Amino acid sequence: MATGRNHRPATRSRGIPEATVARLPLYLRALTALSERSVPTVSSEELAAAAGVNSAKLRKDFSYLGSYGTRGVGYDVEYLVYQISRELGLTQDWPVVIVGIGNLGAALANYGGFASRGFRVAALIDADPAMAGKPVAGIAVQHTDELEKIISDNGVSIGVIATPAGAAQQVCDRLVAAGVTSILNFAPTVLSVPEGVDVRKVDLSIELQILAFHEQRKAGEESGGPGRKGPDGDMPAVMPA
Ligand SMILES: NC(=O)c1ccc[n+]([C@@H]2O[C@H](COP(=O)([O-])OP(=O)(O)OC[C@H]3O[C@@H](n4cnc5c(N)ncnc54)[C@H](O)[C@@H]3O)[C@@H](O)[C@H]2O)c1
Repeated sequence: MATGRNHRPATRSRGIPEATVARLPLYLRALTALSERSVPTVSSEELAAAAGVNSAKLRKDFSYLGSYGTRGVGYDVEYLVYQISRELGLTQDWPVVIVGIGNLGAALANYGGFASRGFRVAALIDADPAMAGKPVAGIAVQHTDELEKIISDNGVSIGVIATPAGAAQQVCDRLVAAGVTSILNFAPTVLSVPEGVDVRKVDLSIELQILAFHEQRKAGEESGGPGRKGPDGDMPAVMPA
């Protein structure tokens, strides 16, 4: 199966770089917090600090949205929330299915943050016949036999995979064949998808491994040494921040 997504250009068709797209949710989260506190305007420095981003980068990112703020006043919080939400496609409702309703799938189903951001959990799907009909987060789990019908009946374009790694590719293939074009993969495996299908993967253990690397380096700096050496005596490979 082709893996065309690996060769995608780093720029979206509308000219917004992928790196900017990846920061838009950070700005939106900070802006939503300001909006909830009824803060009307925010400077680029304040917003950059709240989002954990460099302020020059923020101004450059917002220039892609055509948003330049007002000198001495800053950015209009409500308008920026609207603008970023629109750019991210969040002004419409996105039905989402979660496949694999074990520990993780059930936790995801119970997470209220999806619905409040416009991602409605349309269905929960599992291969275990004993789970069929059982309510999780108020939704009855459906068997994988129903997968194609569920996708088509609900117009689902985003699927979340929370199955064991060994089942993930097969689940992915079925989701894609049924019409899903975006996949959030929690299973620790690399998925192959055809051109036009986007995959994002979440792996908390990789994040922890990166933190472990930095911890190890900090420990090395504190002791005045160069950090713990690898098993063969070489320095560990330097990973990008
Ligand atoms: N990305 C992360 O940070 C992260 C964190 C925790 C777990 N995980 C991964 O998430 C996955 C689920 O973990 P868990 O602890 O919830 O496991 P679990 O065993 O509790 O749940 C897995 C569920 O998937 C179902 N399933 C198995 N094959 C299926 C198929 N072909 N179609 C549909 N459903 C199927 C099982 O019936 C079960 O209910 C694992 O791959 C695990 O490694 C990832």
